[in-house]
Amino acid sequence: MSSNYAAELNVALLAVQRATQLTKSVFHQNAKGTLNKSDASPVTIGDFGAQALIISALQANFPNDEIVAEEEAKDLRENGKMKDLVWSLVQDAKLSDQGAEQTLGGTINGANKMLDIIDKGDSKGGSSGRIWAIDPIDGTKGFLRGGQYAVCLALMVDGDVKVGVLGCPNLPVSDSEPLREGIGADASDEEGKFGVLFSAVQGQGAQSRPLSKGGLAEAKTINMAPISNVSDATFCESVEAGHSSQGDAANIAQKLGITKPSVRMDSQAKYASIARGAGDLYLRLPVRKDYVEKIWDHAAGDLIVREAGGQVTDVEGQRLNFRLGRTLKENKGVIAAPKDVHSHVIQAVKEVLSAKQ
Ligand SMILES: Nc1ncnc2c1ncn2[C@@H]1O[C@H](COP(=O)(O)OS(=O)(=O)O)[C@@H](OP(=O)(O)O)[C@H]1O
Ligand SMILES: [Mg+2]
Ligand SMILES: [Mg+2]
Ligand SMILES: [Mg+2]
Repeated sequence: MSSNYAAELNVALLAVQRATQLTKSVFHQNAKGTLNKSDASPVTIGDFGAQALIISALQANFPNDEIVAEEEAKDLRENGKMKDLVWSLVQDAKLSDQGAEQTLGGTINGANKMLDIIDKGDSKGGSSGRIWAIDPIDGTKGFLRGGQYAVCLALMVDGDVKVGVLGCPNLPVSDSEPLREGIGADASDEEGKFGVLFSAVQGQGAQSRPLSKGGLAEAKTINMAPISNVSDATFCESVEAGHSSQGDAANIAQKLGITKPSVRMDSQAKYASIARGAGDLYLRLPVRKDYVEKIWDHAAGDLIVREAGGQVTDVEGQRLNFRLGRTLKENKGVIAAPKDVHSHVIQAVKEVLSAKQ
């Protein structure tokens, strides 16, 4: 049976759009209800709420699909006050378009049901069947800082990413705005200048549209910027030095003759930015040997960049392998670049990383 994934794309777009309503309301709130997880990374009421909303929409439409999501409800089960905060956010997050809300399956039936829904994202992942990957807020540290963040959703079928959606509330609507770290915690989005919904379906190209509070806005096709000389490239990297080696990135840039300063940006907004031609390369260079990347941090961005004319691999030039469970355990780092220059970039990456050993 062939599928163009139109229904999956529509549900994914609307689910992410609705979840960004919730994350934006937390973003404009002073208290973000932050907890530290066992790995010392932060999670907020926004992460929990967005995950609940997205899973409930997927369950309403595709009840047999599996789900790999970043968060679990344990901390909320132990903290009634936080549970109530998340529940009230989830009840308030509604798209103004009735048809869209209907598509998403209506409201969740109570706060305890919401916790069970959050815990439905515990699939082990793998290489067979339909599996969704959710990062309810990618770049939580950026989200807390007023930087970039992304609500991320991807559908994998038999280990291949078929549909990818990224909601980026703090990216400018215009593709030609200069790349920047964020909009600042107190910035207003009233004029509709910020907020973009990116998507791709395998074999169908990549698109973007402004985020809306109701139904889906009109989409346009996006492409990576044509680049003839890699020395003219702008590259994106993580803000957190603990997530990607900024020293290695500087050495790779030097080897490639790149003189423009890198743009540091949190989250999969990096993949989205290069896919729309705002920036050219995304370098994520391992800092620690023992860190394994998570599939929800890359699945949507990987497809969107490849469908916009790019190539995405690890630092050794291997494609990201989403078939191995919740992590990318056979890959180290990420190098995303326009197809024509990708092998040239990998060459420089290999030279710099092997010189370190
Ligand atoms: N040590 C280490 N190395 C690499 N990656 C790590 C590491 N620790 C955490 N993470 C994951 O990084 C995700 C955020 O990546 P970013 O590119 O947004 O990093 S940064 O915020 O710009 O620094 C972040 O995703 P979120 O938790 O969804 O924010 C983590 O999954
Ligand atoms: Mg996290
Ligand atoms: Mg993440
Ligand atoms: Mg996250």
